[in-house]
Amino acid sequence: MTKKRILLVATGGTIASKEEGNGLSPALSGEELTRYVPEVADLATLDVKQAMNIDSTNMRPSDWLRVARTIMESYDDYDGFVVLHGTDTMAYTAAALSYLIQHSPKPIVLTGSQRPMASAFTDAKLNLYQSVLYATDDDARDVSIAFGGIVIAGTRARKQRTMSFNAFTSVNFPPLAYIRTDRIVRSAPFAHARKADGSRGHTADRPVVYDKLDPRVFALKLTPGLDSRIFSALAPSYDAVILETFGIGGIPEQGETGPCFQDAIYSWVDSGRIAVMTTQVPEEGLDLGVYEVGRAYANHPGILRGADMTPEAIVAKTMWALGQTRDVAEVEHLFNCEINHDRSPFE
Ligand SMILES: NC(=O)C[C@H](N)C(=O)O
Repeated sequence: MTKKRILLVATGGTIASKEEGNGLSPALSGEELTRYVPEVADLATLDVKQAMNIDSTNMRPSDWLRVARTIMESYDDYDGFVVLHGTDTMAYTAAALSYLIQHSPKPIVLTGSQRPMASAFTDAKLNLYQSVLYATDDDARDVSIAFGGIVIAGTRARKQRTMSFNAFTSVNFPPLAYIRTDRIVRSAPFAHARKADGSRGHTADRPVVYDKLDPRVFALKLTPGLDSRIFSALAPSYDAVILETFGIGGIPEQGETGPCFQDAIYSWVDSGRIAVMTTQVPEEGLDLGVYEVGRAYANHPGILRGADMTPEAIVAKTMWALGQTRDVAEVEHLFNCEINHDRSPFE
């Protein structure tokens, strides 16, 4: 049987890093990284492209577009893609790629490591090997993260641990698969996410691709006493605020000073901007209808509900939706579509 063709897109991260006197920083190229794991040659025919070589702390939305373009330029020439990436912002990039390259019949798998490839106790070798393995799997598709033996939908990952090898968890959604050494164990035969028109599945042989993002999105975490005039301070620089509310969706009436939050938030959205409500609680998501301190925001134009999406997915999806249109109703429609398993349909 002929081997599948996989394109490795290297972007840097700890996996590529070396200590050269100033702290770890990316130094190895993607080509060099593959030489540490010659076993991948048994799995696939591999080509490498170096999109950038940076700590993922320095990744910006323009870099997400660059990674997406690198994949799409070669889409027809390969059966799957593995993106080597720093772990710190991998969940953002995986979410962004999920919105930029939708309904991909070919898998786009992100991985990286907690320890550098050249370190004696690295997790990089197995992560690289298992990501290539997953990218060659006939049932793999869309954007995912394969890391520490689990495969997570690209919109559902969160970096949960700063040091341990099981750095990522799948938030509010089961992992797509586990990988035991070289065996893929699917946790369930997933029905694939709905398209914007409500239909299911991957009937097309090409994905639906987007090439624009609006980076003017601010994530604001409520803290007790926060001054609601923060909204007018943000207005000149931002088109959307993602508000991390308390609990299942609590927004205080008043800060220690300043006008009431409802006035501040209503005038934010009534000026054509977007507010997305989410929760600062890590699991189970938002329901604005439950408490009096949330209900006033449940059905106001321009106020979107993040449901059980991750904060990373909400940031990327808001940038993507605002990149496509400035019409508030259309932004709302795009935001509410389920894409790559990003939100549960219970709202
Ligand atoms: N483990 C890592 O890759 C962390 C690194 N600072 C990065 O995100 O690029």
